[in-house]
Amino acid sequence: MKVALLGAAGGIGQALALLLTTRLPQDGELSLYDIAPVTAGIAVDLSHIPSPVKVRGFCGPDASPALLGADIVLIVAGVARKPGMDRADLFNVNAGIVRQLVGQVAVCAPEALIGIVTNPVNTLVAIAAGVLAQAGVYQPQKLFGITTLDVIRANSYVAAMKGLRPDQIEVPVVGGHSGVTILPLLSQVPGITFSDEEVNLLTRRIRNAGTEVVEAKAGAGSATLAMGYAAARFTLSLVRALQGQQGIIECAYVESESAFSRFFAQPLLLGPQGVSARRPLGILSDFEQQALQDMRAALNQDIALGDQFLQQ
Ligand SMILES: NC(=O)C1=CN([C@@H]2O[C@H](COP(=O)(O)OP(=O)(O)OC[C@H]3O[C@@H](n4cnc5c(N)ncnc54)[C@H](O)[C@@H]3O)[C@@H](O)[C@H]2O)C=CC1
Ligand SMILES: O=C([O-])CC(=O)C(=O)O
Repeated sequence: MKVALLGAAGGIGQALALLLTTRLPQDGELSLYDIAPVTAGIAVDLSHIPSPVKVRGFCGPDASPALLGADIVLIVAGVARKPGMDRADLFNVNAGIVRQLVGQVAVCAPEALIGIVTNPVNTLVAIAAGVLAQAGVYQPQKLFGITTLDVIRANSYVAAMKGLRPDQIEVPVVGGHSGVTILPLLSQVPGITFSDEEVNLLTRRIRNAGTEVVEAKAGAGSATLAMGYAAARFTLSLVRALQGQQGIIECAYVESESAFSRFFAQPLLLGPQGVSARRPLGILSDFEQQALQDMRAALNQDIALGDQFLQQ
């Protein structure tokens, strides 16, 4: 099982590489790639951990050697926010990076499952889909925008509010990964009820969580450690699904089957080919139904921006 991590020398990349080195299966291979020359050193550093996972580092302008034979490709390369910026402000730099990297994935690992972490996720997944389609290798069930950070934040906040264990709570978070497009489905958390005020408070906090970290880090970047944890959780779910384990469900931002928007984050049943089924959203509260309608224009605008970029 080979995982290629692109952008491996960054804040998320290093945290994620550490977790995958210790948690991938016995036959695991972790291939680290970044334009930063330190990447080879990061691989040497990780190779001293007593883990059966083989870690190799690659740098320079060409990601191909890192990608060959990859079953899963994770893209965390790109710039992060500073206070006062929106995720959309990262588009100008990160769209080009993702286009270039996904172009290489299309050639070197066209069958791989691809997870995009780089922001703005809502737009960059649309760009990745377009690049893969232009190369004739787009398989919608294999391309994911990773939104697991929203889910683990929701789990942590709900647990703190209700005095419960966070590892026993699972909040589905649907829509996209920015502002009003982030919608936690609090009405669907088994065994827990929320007042209207609690729903408002939690929804606002989950939507604003990224900014909370950006402001707390005061110019030194955005979430890296919790994101590393979230991406590791999602990657290990993909690994288990590739190995044939049944019943694995994760929320992620994928090509949708509805006319609501072309891409949408929702609970997915994972299988050896990636998405094996999109789970229905189920019964929504009035608040959630309204929030869903309220996000539609923003989500479609984000997706359209990706399409426009590819036409330039
Ligand atoms: N989806 C999500 O929930 C989240 C997404 N993010 C996003 O993840 C991205 C990375 O964040 P950090 O790791 O904090 O940033 P960082 O600046 O610490 O690391 C980015 C890495 O990307 C590398 N890089 C840049 N261009 C590259 C290229 N063409 N090929 C290979 N590597 C390249 C850089 O050398 C650097 O090592 C940002 O866009 C950030 O907004 C961050 C947190 C949560
Ligand atoms: O807010 C950011 O820029 C990074 C991110 O996506 C998050 O922490 O959710």
